[in-house]
Formats: sequence, C-alpha cells, structure tokens
Amino acid sequence: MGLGMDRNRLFDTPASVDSKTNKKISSLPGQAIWQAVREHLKEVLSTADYERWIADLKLIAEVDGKIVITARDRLSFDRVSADHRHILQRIWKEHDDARRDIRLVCWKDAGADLRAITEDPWAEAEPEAAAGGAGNGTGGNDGGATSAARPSSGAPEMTFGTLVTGKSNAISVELAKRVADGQPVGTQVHLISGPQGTGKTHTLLALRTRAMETNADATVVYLTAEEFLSAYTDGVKAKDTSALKKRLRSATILLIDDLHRISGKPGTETELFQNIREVTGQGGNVVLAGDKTPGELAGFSPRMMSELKGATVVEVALPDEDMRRDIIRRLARHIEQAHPEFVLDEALIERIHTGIRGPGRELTGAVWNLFTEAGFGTMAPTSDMLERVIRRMEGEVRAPTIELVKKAAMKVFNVSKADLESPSKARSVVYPRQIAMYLCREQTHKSFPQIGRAFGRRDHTTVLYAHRKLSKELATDQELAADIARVAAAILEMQAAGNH
Ligand SMILES: Nc1ncnc2c1ncn2[C@@H]1O[C@H](COP(=O)(O)OP(=O)(O)OP(=O)(O)O)[C@@H](O)[C@H]1O
Repeated sequence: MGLGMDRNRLFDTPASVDSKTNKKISSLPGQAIWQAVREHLKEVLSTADYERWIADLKLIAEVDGKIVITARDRLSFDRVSADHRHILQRIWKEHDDARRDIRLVCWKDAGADLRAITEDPWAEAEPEAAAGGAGNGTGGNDGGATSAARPSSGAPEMTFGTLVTGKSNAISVELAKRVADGQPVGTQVHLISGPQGTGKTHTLLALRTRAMETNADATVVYLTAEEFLSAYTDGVKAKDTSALKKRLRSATILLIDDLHRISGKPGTETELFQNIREVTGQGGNVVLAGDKTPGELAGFSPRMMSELKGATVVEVALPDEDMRRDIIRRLARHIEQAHPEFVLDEALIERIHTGIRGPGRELTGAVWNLFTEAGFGTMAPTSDMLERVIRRMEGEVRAPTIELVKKAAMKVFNVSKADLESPSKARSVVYPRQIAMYLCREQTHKSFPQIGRAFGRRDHTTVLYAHRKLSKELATDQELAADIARVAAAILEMQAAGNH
C-alpha cells in the first residue's frame, strides 16, 4: 500500500499571507502524506467507520502551520470530531516528518480565508459518489449501496460468518437471520438495542447480505438515522423529498441504524415514522438499531414511542469473555491469511482481552493497531508492540466526564464549581469557563446542549460560541493554547489518579 512513501515530499505551494488575519496560508499541502494517512486509517478503522466518516474528508490547506482537513457537512464534522479526531491526528503525525497539527473544519462553516484559496472540494465529485454518501438516503441492494456496506481492503466483510455469536447477541442474530430469510417473527418492526461497539451495525449489514443472497425479490435499504436526517433536511431545503420517500418505500426490508441520533427532531421523526408505516403496510419488515431501549429513549413523540413500544425489542449486551477472545482470534486469523507473518498467539490474544476494556469495536481496533505496529503485518507481533498499542488506546479512548473537565479547570484557574456554573461575566470566570466548555466539547463526546446544561443550564449556543471562538483564537494565541494544555494535562493527571 506504499505507506511511508513520499513522507518527506510535501507538495506545498508557496505560502501567502491573509491581509485581514495575518495568517500564513498555502493550499494543497502534503497531499501525498494525506494519501498515506488515508490508507493507514483504512487499515485501523472498521470498514463502516472508514467509508462512512473518513473517505469523504478533504485536505484543503495549511494555515499557520496547521493542516486543515474539512468535512462536507456538520453531521460528518461532529462525528469525526467526536470519534476520530485523535486517531486522525496521531496517524498524521506518524507520517508527517514535520509533525504538524491538524485542524478539522466543517466546510459549511469555513471562513472566508479558506474559501478564498480553495473551491468547494466536493464540487467535482461525480454525481453517483456524491449521491451515495450521507446525502440522499439511498443504500439499497441495487448498486446504490450505502457507504457502510462498501468493501474495503483488509477488514472482513460484516456478515454472519464474521460475527461472533454468543449469549450476549444470540437472540438479535436469530432475529436478523429470520428477517433476512423472510420467516415470520411476530411483529414487522424490530429494534436491536445495546451499548456502542457491540456489533449492531455488523448485524444489520449481515442481515442485508444474507437477504440479498437468499431472496432475489428482496429490496433491502440500509441507512443510518443521520443519513436519513441529512437526506430529509436536504429534501426539505430543495422542497422535494419525493426521491427519499420513493427509495425508502420501495424497501421490503428497511434497516435504520443509530436510531437514537434523531430523537428530539420532530419533523424528521414524523417522516421516518410515515416511511416505517408505509413499508410495514406493504408487508415489509423494518429493523431499527440504537443504543437505547424504547423505555430509555427520550425525545421521541408519543406516536413514535408507541410504534417503538409495539416493536419486538432484542437487546445486545457486552460480549462475554469467550466471545471477546473469539472476536480477537477471528480477526487475527482473517488478517493472517493475507499476511502470514502476522500470527497472534494465545498469550497475545489473552493480553488484548485483559488490556482493552471496551467492547467489540475496541478489541478489533486493538488488533488493527497491532497489525500497524507490526509493520502492517510484515513482522510477527510481539508483546512490546502490544503494550505500546494498549497504552496508546487506553489513553485515547477514555473520555473524561464533564465534571472531571470542570474539576481540572477549577484546579488550574483556582475558581469554584459555582463560578463555572454562575452567570458571572467577570473575565476571571468567563475565561476558565470557556476553556472548560471548549475541552468538554473536544474530549467528552457530549453534545453542545448537554454541555450547556452542565454549565448552569446555559443555552447550547453559548457553548457553541465559546467553542468556535477558542478554536479560532487558538491558532494565534499562544497563551490561550498553553492554558488549554494545562487544563488538558490536569485532566490526564486526575484520570491517572483514578478520577473520572
Ligand atoms: N460479536 C462480534 N463479532 C465480530 N465483530 C464484532 C462483534 N461485535 C463488534 N464487532 C466489531 O466491532 C466493530 C464495531 O461494531 P459495530 O459498528 O457493529 O457496533 P455498533 O453496536 O453498531 O456500535 P454503535 O452503537 O457505536 O454504532 C465492527 O468492526 C464489528 O465488526
């Protein structure tokens, strides 16, 4: 895959200086590095995550020494910021001898400085590709496949053959197989619920593959709730949602992933509800997946709740010990077929199982990281390599709580919790509060409204404003950057001391 190639060759164009901001800007820096970074990410992320969130990112410029990578819309910006920013940064630095920092921006919010030096990076995308992403809500079995289902190099396909089954997911797997095979399952709407990373997407995509293999008449449409939301919003803006409706209603099996992500959006939810009704009215099946049971879901309308409560609900739990070992073992064996040097013995498998505390996603992530550490499978993995992977991953994936971020800011700036949550506009309070809000957004994976509520029930726009302001100022304000780093260091220290 040519990793490491061109590491020292930067395709930088001569830098210019923006007269208003005084920032040094050059367009198209390090495209060769970006290519290598994308290949590397393809190896370490799941196929679904890579195709859904990374494949569409564009590197557009270098501004004041930072590499600017842009996401097409707020949805992908938010998701990449929350879930993949750290790994993107780390892998970039591995490939860039200059070890530049990355700045992630949403193209829709990009400032005039960036728009002045680069055209809309997606303008040239061929219509098919542009339509197949998060935009139009397609994703059936007829070639309009959703990004999540596209195969990529390396990772095993998400089928029932590669899904480890045990006590924690036996019922959801059985349900999915029955739906795929067209066997009656009682209701026509089904909800698979369970914690993140436990294989719900894997199950839906496996269902899809099986239905396509066994039933030529089946029309399977898979899309995430966010893709639905985004397609619906685009349709409303264009005053035409008919294409989305037509597509969804053609389904004999409709699969909607990450359902919880549209709770609290009444228009979208009503539209989804009507599509569900339409599919079931024609005798089709709908399988929804999300990280909450109907009882835990908040923010849905009574009509949608009643629909969900009438559904068959199957819960997926965290995998037990044997399943965890099996998830690691199966992926390792899969990689070994293409990379015979990459042999994971039982001791290493055991160490991944004990060292990585998270669910399936983190276990498979650890195997891919070890693969990378072992020269992309060109060397036998060793326990030293694995210890490095575990240290990196466990450091990276443990997000602090909002309360811990507050505590760290209180310690660094010597302010009280009451100050941070108060309406005070004194600079001595506003400054630490904004830094705490900024770090909450960067590190806790919480939404703007959740953070706002935790800071004296403030509106989410206050948090959004603080985050935008600091993100912008950080590029030029060394003192601010140092203060943010001090709070981030205090968070790490407190975590090391067992605080969460
Ligand atoms: N039981 C399992 N067998 C094999 N692989 C698994 C299993 N559980 C999880 N994985 C792997 O972990 C990764 C994450 O799984 P997946 O995306 O399906 O989880 P999820 O429950 O949908 O998560 P989220 O709620 O965050 O969307 C995938 O690469 C998947 O193949």
